[in-house]
This record gives sequence, C-alpha cells and structure tokens, in this order.
Amino acid sequence: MAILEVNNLSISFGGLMAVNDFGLNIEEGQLYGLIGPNGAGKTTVFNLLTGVYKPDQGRVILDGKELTGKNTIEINQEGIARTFQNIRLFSQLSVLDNVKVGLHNDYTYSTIEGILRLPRYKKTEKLMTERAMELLEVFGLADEAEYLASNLPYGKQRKLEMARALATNPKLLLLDEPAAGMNPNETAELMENIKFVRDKFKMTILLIEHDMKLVAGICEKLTVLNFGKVLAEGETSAVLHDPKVITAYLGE
Ligand SMILES: Nc1ncnc2c1ncn2[C@@H]1O[C@H](COP(=O)(O)OP(=O)(O)OP(=O)(O)O)[C@@H](O)[C@H]1O
Repeated sequence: MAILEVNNLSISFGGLMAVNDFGLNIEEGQLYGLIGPNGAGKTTVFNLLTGVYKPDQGRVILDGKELTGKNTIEINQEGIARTFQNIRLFSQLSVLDNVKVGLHNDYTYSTIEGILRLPRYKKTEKLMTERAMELLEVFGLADEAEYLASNLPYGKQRKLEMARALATNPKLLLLDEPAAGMNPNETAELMENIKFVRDKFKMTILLIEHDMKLVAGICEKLTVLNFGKVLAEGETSAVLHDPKVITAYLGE
C-alpha cells in the first residue's frame, strides 16, 4: 500500500496554474525524488502537502488518512515533517534544544509541571535529551550539542534541520533541496546520511533536488514536474534518460 497518495492536486496564483492535476504514490520506505526546472512547482507541491497552501482541488492521503484541508501543525502531528530550501532553525537556541523542540509531538508535560519542575517534567526532559542526543549522533553533531545553532557551519545546519524534522517522528520526511549550497564532499556525506536515515528509521523520504548526482545516486523513483504538470515518473534511470525530461532541462 502507498504510504502517500496524492490525487489531482492543483493550485493557481492569480492566472498562474503553479501545480496542475498533480498525482503521486510513494511506497513505505521509498527514497523518492521530485525534480524539474526552476519554477516548475516543486516547492509549491511541498507547501500543499504540508498545509501551507490549501489546494484548489485534489486530495492528500497519508497512511490511509485524509490530510486535505488540515493545517501545518495537524499535518505534522499526522506524520509529515519537512526541511526548507532556506534553512529555518531556531538560531538563538542550542543545537540540542533545536532537536528537543521537534520532540514535543511525543513527549509532554503540563505547564504547571514545567514551572514547578515536578518529577514528571524532570523525567520527560531527561528522556528528551537522551532521544535528541541519539539523533544528533546519527548526524555527527553530538559534540556540538551545546553550540548555538547559528554558530554551526552551513552543511551542519542542514543536517540539524533534518535531525529536528526526524524528531517529530514522521511517517514521511520531505527534504527541500538538502544539498543546496554544499560542496561536493558535504553532498557526498549528506547522501550517506539520507540513506542511513531511510535504513535506520525505515523512513519514507521525498526530496526536491537539483543536484543530479545526488538524485541519481540515492533516489529509487522520480517524478518530474514541468510548468506545474507531471512530465514523467518512474524508475530513476529510465526517467533521467527520457528524451522529454532531457529536453525540459536543456530548455531551461
Ligand atoms: N505564494 C505565491 N504567490 C504567487 N506565485 C507563487 C507563489 N508561490 C509560488 N508561486 C509561483 O509558482 C511557480 C512555482 O514555484 P515553485 O517555487 O513551486 O517552483 P520550484 O519548482 O520549487 O522552483 P525552484 O526549483 O526554483 O525552487 C513559480 O512561477 C512561482 O513564482
């Protein structure tokens, strides 16, 4: 069964059909790429999947549950987490606290328990710190746990954003251009991290990426968007050799 099922999704801004009759099926545990020329509508698809925009038409179903019309917080609680094209961390919080913020879907205590530092607060905070440190370990960030997020180098900020998204315990992780601004070494390491996350957490991952080496290296299936519409979809190598796709990119 597909963990994510998207049907007939459309939205227009003024006269522009930014996403037009978009469909997508992703199987559990798949590493799936959404690619296409600049302005094709990729980030808009992410904004529709996460409730930033409400679609003019179409449906989004996650793990059999209808998400259409829900807001961003509800959708995160239902199991979709994302990272952004422009990194959005809590820059004045520590690396550790950035991940702990993400853990609040699963770990709770009341305001009173927090203010009075009651036992449940202390126990929950301890569990959250342990869980956050495990996630930081995965991304090689444990030694920088106490740093301010804004003091991390760019490549590590991107990894921290992924760790925070994972902390919300999603069923589906959306990564918007995870390799943007990275050098080839950082990109190679990121590819390993993404594969590791998929394998260790049995995570389903949908990523937008312009770096074709990354796409060809880790994505099992692709959907290509062009002018808001699906131009091609299927196994990665077949899609990348599709003359329609090559033409769309050359025409950029
Ligand atoms: N809020 C908005 N209001 C008006 N137009 C928008 C809005 N959001 C996106 N668009 C337009 O929709 C189209 C698709 O944009 P989108 O950012 O989804 O493309 P993209 O494929 O992610 O591009 P890139 O690869 O350059 O990030 C563009 O023409 C963009 O200008």
